Amino acid sequence: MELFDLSDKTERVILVGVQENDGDDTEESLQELAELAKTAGAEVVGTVIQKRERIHPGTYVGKGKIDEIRTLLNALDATGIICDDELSPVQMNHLQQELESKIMDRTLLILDIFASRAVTKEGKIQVELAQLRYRAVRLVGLGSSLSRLGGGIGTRGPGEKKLEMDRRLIKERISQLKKELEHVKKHRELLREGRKKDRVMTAAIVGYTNAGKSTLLNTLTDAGVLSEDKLFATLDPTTRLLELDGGQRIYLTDTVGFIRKLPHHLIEAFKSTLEEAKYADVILHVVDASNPQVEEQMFIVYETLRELGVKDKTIVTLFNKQDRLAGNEILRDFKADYVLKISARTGLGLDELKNTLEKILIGNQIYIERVLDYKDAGMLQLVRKYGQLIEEKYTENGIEIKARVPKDIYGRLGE
Ligand SMILES: Nc1nc2c(ncn2[C@@H]2O[C@H](COP(=O)(O)OP(=O)(O)OP(=O)(O)O)[C@@H](O)[C@H]2O)c(=O)[nH]1
Ligand SMILES: [Mg+2]
Repeated sequence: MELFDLSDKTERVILVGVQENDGDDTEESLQELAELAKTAGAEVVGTVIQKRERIHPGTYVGKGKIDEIRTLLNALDATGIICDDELSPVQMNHLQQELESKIMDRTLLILDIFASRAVTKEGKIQVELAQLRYRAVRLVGLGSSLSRLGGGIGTRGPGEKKLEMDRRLIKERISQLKKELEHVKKHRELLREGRKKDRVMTAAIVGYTNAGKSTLLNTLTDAGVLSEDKLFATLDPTTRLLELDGGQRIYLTDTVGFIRKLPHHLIEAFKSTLEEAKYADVILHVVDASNPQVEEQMFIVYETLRELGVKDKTIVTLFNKQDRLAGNEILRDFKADYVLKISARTGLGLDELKNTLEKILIGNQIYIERVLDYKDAGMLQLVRKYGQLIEEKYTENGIEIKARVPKDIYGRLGE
């Protein structure tokens, strides 16, 4: 079985999906797969959907469909197919034998995009780990054939040089990467603890890929994060401090976007990145309200958050891209504590968002009116540092203050 070296050519791919029951989201999922393929640099020349009760365990699609795909591959001069679900090693092997063309799946495609996006050390380690784990499983069924895979989609990124490695080497590399990842994870934990010590709350900006998360962070804080009309523009979390007009402060963390059928290996490898939401106090859920699939996307975001163990957070849902909406679409989110309409691009609704954040922050603090002894000036420092001093008056009884303080600071102020 020969695999193609496509590094110099544009890949021309046929997308293949299985519709297991009427009215499911196969078509939308394939549209998204087309977006992913384009993002990875391939040209989509055809789409094939098979209706069958369930995915064929041995060949993904049935025998007749395979013949149809073979004919299409020739007729359209296509270089390979991309299946919309993660293929088992057996399915991949059989399809390769039957079609003698390049066989890819949704997971490989997403891994490939992640590989081309990874910039930081942490991002690169995580992608390589996910790629190697994906490959390690497949090497079992494929013998050496996969390791002869040429360029093109599915071979990019940190994993590229490693293709010649046998399973033992892959295993060694995986454990080495895991160790390195432990280090970065510790570093991330330290940063998080530092923020916690400052008693500044954190909001994680989460949402479906391309919803406008980075644009929001940029508009609010001039963060200068790359925002693009591409899937998975952001891989690495960026945190910026947002100072509100009333003097309150909150950290905002932009994170990697979610997508349907997010590969299991990626979730595993990106756990520490994805988990930023778990340690945040507030979730800012950015939704692309102009996307026809908006409700499905919101559902997937909540499913992913649940898988990551993110719960009991204050949720602010932001129906973004209002500037692109023609009518007055009614959008609801029963999971959210606050729902706002915004445009991260034009700034519409962002004042209201800031007010909402202020309200949440104030709700987490305790209002105090005290007279501090002059010898207790240290407490005043504490209030200044971690809370918000609204008023201070120097009288003969002491320093009269009005302030808002975080709960744990309140405990340290005594009676
Ligand atoms: N019209 C309009 N476009 C927007 C708005 N917000 C973001 N966009 C566009 O949507 C695209 C995606 O924006 P990003 O900020 O990169 O989205 P993201 O959620 O960070 O995406 P990933 O990092 O890829 O998950 C970009 O082309 C933005 O310019 C908005 O309010 N209105
Ligand atoms: Mg982004």
